[in-house]
Amino acid sequence: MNSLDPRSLIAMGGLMALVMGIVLGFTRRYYPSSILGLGYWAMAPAAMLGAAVFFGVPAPWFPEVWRWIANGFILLGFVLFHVGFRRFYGKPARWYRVLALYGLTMLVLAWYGGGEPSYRIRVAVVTGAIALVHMGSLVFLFRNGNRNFPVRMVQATLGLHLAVLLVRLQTVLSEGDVGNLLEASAIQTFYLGAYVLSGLLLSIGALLMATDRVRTELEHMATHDALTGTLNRRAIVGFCEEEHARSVRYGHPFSLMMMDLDHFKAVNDTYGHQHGDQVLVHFVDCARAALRRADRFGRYGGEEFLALLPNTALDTALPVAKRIHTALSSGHPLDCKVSIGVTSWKGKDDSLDAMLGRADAALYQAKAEGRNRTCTG
Ligand SMILES: Nc1nc2c(ncn2[C@@H]2O[C@H](COP(=O)(O)OP(=O)(O)OP(=O)(O)O)[C@@H](O)[C@H]2O)c(=O)[nH]1
Repeated sequence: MNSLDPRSLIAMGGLMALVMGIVLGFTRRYYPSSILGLGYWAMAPAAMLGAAVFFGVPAPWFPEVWRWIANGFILLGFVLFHVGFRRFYGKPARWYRVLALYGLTMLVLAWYGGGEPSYRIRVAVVTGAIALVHMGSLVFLFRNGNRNFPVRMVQATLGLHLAVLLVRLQTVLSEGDVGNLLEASAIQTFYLGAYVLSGLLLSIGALLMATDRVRTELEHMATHDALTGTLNRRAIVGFCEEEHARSVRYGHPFSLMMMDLDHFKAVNDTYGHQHGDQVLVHFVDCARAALRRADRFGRYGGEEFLALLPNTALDTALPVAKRIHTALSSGHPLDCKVSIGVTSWKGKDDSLDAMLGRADAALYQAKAEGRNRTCTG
């Protein structure tokens, strides 16, 4: 491997950190406040920029005895990434652990940097501390992280950098002379390059994690009802279309269940709209508990809901409707009554529109017959 001029590499790393810090800073500003951790991720490259300044700017501006401060900034950068990962997944930062590790490392660095200079001990301490932080981040992400590309990318970056750090630590501990990072040797270029690249890849990974979270949130908003958390009309009808197409292809039966709360206007008029909202949420909880795992459930209109029961013929759908009526008469203060219209697919010539029409007609038959019952169509 050809060695690069270390100061150019440090300057390049500093520039990348500056750019990524700005990008993550703006991301924090413009992304929804529900995306946690972005502030820490934006500060991480800023700390790395600090490291580049203390490392790369030569004496007399930044004298040799200040180099340990650069080590402190490098560690701080990785600590901030770690805290960002924890906050991103809604976990507390656990500051006491972070500050204990950071404070202790800084004390040792200050002692062997400024007080009794020993480059070897400084390298060993800072390398060991970063390795510990990376291990903490890796374990945390394996336990709490999604399995999507951004998280995998961050894990791979942490894993590879950890391997490099462990090799370096082993070298430092077993060999007397570790060489200076500012030497233009192939191995020092490799260590420096690994650090610069991991800082860049972690910043990009963090940015992708945040973007993926925004996409997921938007997708959820586009397909779910804000009040009850069920699928919205477009989404439930979309699932019905898919199921209908599957049935036409494979001949499996499926059923639809149209539900409408009884005398809901009176509930609103008597107890207020807010109480009405709570009744809707309670209804959804009860209906969900009565439906099966494979069933889909969505809000079709104001107080009208639609359930899709895949692989279910009419005689199997009816007990499910009965369970919903039973769940709503448990004595809970928000219990309500519901009328249900059920229909099943009748074969290849039966369209989804026709099924929805039959479910609706059956629902209105249930209303006409006195409500709080199920009719079939
Ligand atoms: N609280 C609340 N009320 C809603 C919501 N969406 C629709 N509504 C109300 O639901 C009521 C529906 O009234 P109607 O269509 O007359 O039906 P109903 O009173 O349930 O009578 P039947 O269906 O014939 O038993 C209206 O008063 C709507 O304002 C909502 O999100 N929250």
